[in-house]
Formats: sequence, C-alpha cells, structure tokens
Amino acid sequence: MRFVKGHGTENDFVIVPDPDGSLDLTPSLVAALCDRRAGIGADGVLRVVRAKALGHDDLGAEWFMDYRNADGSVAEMCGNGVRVFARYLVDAGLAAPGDFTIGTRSGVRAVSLGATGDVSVDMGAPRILGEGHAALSGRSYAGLRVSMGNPHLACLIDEPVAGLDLEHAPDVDAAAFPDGVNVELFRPVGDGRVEMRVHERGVGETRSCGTGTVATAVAAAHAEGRTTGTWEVAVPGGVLTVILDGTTSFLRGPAVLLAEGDVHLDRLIAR
Ligand SMILES: N[C@@H](CCC[C@H](N)C(=O)O)C(=O)O
Repeated sequence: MRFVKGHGTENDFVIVPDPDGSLDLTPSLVAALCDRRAGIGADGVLRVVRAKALGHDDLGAEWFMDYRNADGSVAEMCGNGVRVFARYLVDAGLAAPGDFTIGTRSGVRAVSLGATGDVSVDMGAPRILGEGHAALSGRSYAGLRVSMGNPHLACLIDEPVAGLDLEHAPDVDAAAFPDGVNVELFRPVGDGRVEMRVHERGVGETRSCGTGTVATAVAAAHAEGRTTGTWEVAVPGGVLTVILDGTTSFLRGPAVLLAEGDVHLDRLIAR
C-alpha cells in the first residue's frame, strides 16, 4: 500500500491515498500503521478519498479527509491534519495551489496555500461550552471547554509548561466529556504569545495539535475578556499562528511531506 509521511509542527501523519474509497481502513490497521516501532509511526492517519466515493456528491469539496487517531478511533477534525492533507493534494497534483476546500467530519474547511510554504485553514467558529477542570500530578487546573468540531479543555496555568508531566491523560469530569477530550495546558508569555502542551484523545501527548492551538487562543482571549485577536502558540514541535476575528478562526503554519513508499500490509503486526 502506498503511503506518504508528513507532519505539521511535528504532529505527524501517515497519509494513505485511497481516491475511490476501496480501502478497508480498520481501527487495527490504523493502530498498526501508527505504531512507532513495528509500524511507520504517527499520531494519526489521513485517508485521502474523493467525497463522491463516500456518497457526498454535493459536499462542496472534491476531497474528504478521513482522519483517524493513532489508537484507531475516529475524530471529527484535525487542524494540523487538514493542513498536511492540503499540502499533499497540491504536491500530488490533485489540487492547484491557491484556495480550495476539503471535506471533514466537522464540515467543509477552506484552505489557502502556495506551491511551497505555510498552509492556512479557516477552522470555523469555535464554540465555548463553559468551564471545566483537569487534574494533573495532584493539582487541579480550571479551563474552558471549547468545541472545534472535536472536544477540547484549554487550561490556563501559571507555571512553565515544560515542567508538566503529561505521560498520562489528565483526569477530567467524564460526565462533561462523554466523547472524551483533548486537554491543553497553556501559559501566556506576553504580547499575544502563549506556550502550550497537549494530551490528545486517542493518541497521548503530541508535539502539536492544531484544533488545540485554536482552543487555546480562544481561552487566552476569553481570559482577557476578548473574542478577537492574533496569537502565536508555541508548542513543542514549533509555532502556529491563530487568528480569531469574532466570526471564525484561522490557523496558519508549516506542513511538511518528508517521505513516501510502500508498506507491506502482511508484515504489520495486528494491534
Ligand atoms: N492533532 C489534531 C487533533 C486530532 C484529533 C484529536 N486527537 C481528537 O480525538 O479530537 C489537530 O491538529 O487538531
């Protein structure tokens, strides 16, 4: 099976071209592909499938991003994934550089990119759902519940994020997050900049999370009594720019394709 490996600020993906939707992408196949020792290794899989092949004839996008987490679970949206997906479409000659749309489980997303360089995406209107709490290493952190299509809890903290232990998922009120949650911990470092780390649902700690950086910008703005502004969000894998204009949100940053090849499916160890 052909694959391409890519990442956005080190949130990494196995990209699987499947234009006519013929691949049976089971959770165990996804988990085996994402295995960092016995597989290719990634935070998730991006299946590249024509919207039509899924019966979405009038979606308003030619291509659909079928995103899966490393544990095989399905997620509604992936902000870094959609940027890497767009870079793949252009690189593969399946879309022209410029502005086009991509279908996702959380709706159609408009992307903007050149032949090289950063990729921007209109991430849609964030939805603030109220307050929440996360417990980590015996401390409780207050946060804001934000939906970016997928669920987030963005917690403002007053200590450097480098010192956090995110080996295990923070404890949250399961009743408030019936579908699980991605937890961001962030600290404002001045002048529209924040530092952030994330524990992702279905993956574990990752080096970046696009939807998480937007949720973090929303929570940073909320803490200042605002709904608009531009944030530079520093994550372990790089820096992403988030723009909140009061109506929608934009995410901009690098998207890199670094390898391609064939994977021998019969040699993957079933997960
Ligand atoms: N890394 C992604 C988010 C991927 C989905 C997430 N783990 C979930 O289950 O909601 C991003 O860049 O947004």
